[in-house]
Formats: sequence, C-alpha cells, structure tokens
Amino acid sequence: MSNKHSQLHDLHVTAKAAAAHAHAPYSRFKVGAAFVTDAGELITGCNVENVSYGLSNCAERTAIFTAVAQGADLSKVKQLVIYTPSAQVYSPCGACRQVMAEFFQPETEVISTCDTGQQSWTVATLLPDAFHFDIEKYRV
Ligand SMILES: O=c1ccn([C@H]2C[C@H](O)[C@@H](CO)O2)c(=O)[nH]1
Ligand SMILES: [Zn+2]
Repeated sequence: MSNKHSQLHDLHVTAKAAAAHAHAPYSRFKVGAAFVTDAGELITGCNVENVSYGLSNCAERTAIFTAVAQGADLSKVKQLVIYTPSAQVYSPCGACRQVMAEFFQPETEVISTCDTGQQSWTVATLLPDAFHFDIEKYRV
C-alpha cells in the first residue's frame, strides 16, 4: 500500500522513532519530526535541549536544518509530520513556523500527531502574512 494514508502512517511511525533520540533531560518531552523530499530522501529530527534552556532546538527545526545540511531540495515537500508523546496534539512554536515559511511552500501540510490523534494545517495557516523580504530592493 503506498497511498496518502499509509505514507502519513509511515511518517508518524518514523517521527515517533526519531523522538526516541531526543535530548530532553529538562522538559522530558521527547518530540520527533519526519518528512520525505521530492527526491525520496527521508529526513528526521528530534528536539535537542541545552542546560541553557533558550538554546534548545525543536524537532521540526532539527529536521529542516538536517535536510539543508544534506543538500536536500525542500521546495516540493508535501508534508511534515510531528510526533509528541502526549494524549493531545500540539501545534508548532513560532520559531519553527518562521523556519517552515523559509523553506517550504505555503501549501505544505504540517501534521501534528500524538498517541491518540492528529491535526493538520498548512504552512500558510500556521503563519499568515509571513515576513518576506527582498534584499535586492534595499541594497545600497
Ligand atoms: O512542536 C514542538 C514543541 C516543543 N518541542 C520541544 C521543545 C522543548 O525541547 C520541549 C518542551 O517544549 O519540546 C518541539 O520539539 N516541538
Ligand atoms: Zn518549535
């Protein structure tokens, strides 16, 4: 079976497996993220915390930065799947929304899954009126 439903299920399972790698000794909240690029590369991420709490990186941004570092093309990614170890879904933080807007399409689906359900948005609904900037216009 290789339909949309099984792809989502596979990414949920993959994101959950990635969550097991999280470095989250402070929150003890281990989050995972997974997506597939147009070229078929499977990308995963987990949250990586720091004793200086503000330096912590979410699972979503870890996955996106990993893809960038691997030279992957993110422009045609259809869906990003998040897993949180909880009985409710959580929506991505503002920092991750801004990074998603940088690399994904406004139509890219963001699907947050937990142990009991899921919720989906698009990048555009998560960050309406996103900040975009044409540097050429302001270059002196
Ligand atoms: O969508 C989210 C929300 C939170 N976290 C992480 C950040 C921090 O390490 C921990 C608790 O907020 O969960 C994520 O990775 N993704
Ligand atoms: Zn975040």
